[in-house]
Amino acid sequence: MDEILKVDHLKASYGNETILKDISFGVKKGEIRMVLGSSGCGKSTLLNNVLKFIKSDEGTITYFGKSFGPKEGLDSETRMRTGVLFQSGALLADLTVAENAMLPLKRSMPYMPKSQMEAIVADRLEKVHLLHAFHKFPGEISGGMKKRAALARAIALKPELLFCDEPSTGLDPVTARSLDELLLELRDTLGVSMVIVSHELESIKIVCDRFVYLKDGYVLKDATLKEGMESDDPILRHFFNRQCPKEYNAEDFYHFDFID
Ligand SMILES: Nc1ncnc2c1ncn2[C@@H]1O[C@H](COP(=O)(O)OP(=O)(O)OP(=O)(O)O)[C@@H](O)[C@H]1O
Repeated sequence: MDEILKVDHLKASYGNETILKDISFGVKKGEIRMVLGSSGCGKSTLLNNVLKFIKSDEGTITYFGKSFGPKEGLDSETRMRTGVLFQSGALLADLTVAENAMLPLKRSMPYMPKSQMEAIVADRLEKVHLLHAFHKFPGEISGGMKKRAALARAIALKPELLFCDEPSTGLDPVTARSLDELLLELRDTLGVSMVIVSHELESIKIVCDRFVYLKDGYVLKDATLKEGMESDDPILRHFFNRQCPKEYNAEDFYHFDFID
C-alpha cells in the first residue's frame, strides 16, 4: 500500500515547553491510523501540527507525495484533499445542517451553482444517514446527529484523508458505536483513509488498523491493533487490557503516567 501521509521527525512546542520531541509515522491508503496515548501527551497537538494549523519547530509532513517544511502551511490543493472532524463538531449555530455541510464547497468552489452544491450536500448527508435533518439547525438535533452533521461537512469535498479528533467523545455508548460503524462504512464506500485521535478503548477496538502510541514526546509504539493488544510492554498492556502486569507491583505501576 502507498503511504499518503508521512510525518518525519516532527518537533513541536508551546513557548518553551516542547510537547512533541521526535515523532515519525506514516498513513497508508485506505487505512485507519489511530493516535493514542494518555491525557495531555500531545495527541491534539500532533493533529494541529500535521494539519499545519500551528507552526512546528522541526520536521517534514508529506501529503500525497508533496512535502511541507515546519513553517510552511498546506497549499489549497492539499487542503481540498483533506477533511477534518473537530472534537467539538464546530457547527455554526445560525446555519442549518445543510448550510454547515456546504461551507467547504462555498470556500473551495465559490462559483458552483447553489443547486449543484445542494445536491452534493444531500449526497453527503445521505452517506451519514442524516438527510432528514437537511433544514434543521444544530440546536434542534442530538449530540450524535451533530457529530454526523460535522462529518458530512468534513467529507463535503470527498477527501482522500480524514482527520478526526476524539469523534465519539461525549456520546453515549450506542451512539458512539454507530459513529464508529459509520466511519468504517465511509472508509469502505469512499475509500477515505483516516487519522483518528481517541482514548475510547471500545472505539479503538472497532476501527483501528494501526496506531501510534505517544509517550513523553516520542512514539512509544507504532504497530497494528493486534500487535498492540498482544504487546508485553506494560504501558500498552495497561492501555489495551486495563490490567496490571504480574511482574510490576502497584508501586512500580503508578510510576507510569498513563491514567486517562
Ligand atoms: N494552546 C496551548 N498552549 C499551551 N499549552 C498547550 C496548548 N494546547 C495544549 N497545551 C499543552 O500541551 C500538552 C498536550 O496537550 P494536548 O491537548 O495536545 O494533549 P492530548 O493528548 O490531546 O490530551 P487529551 O487526551 O486530554 O485531549 C498539555 O500539557 C497541554 O496543557
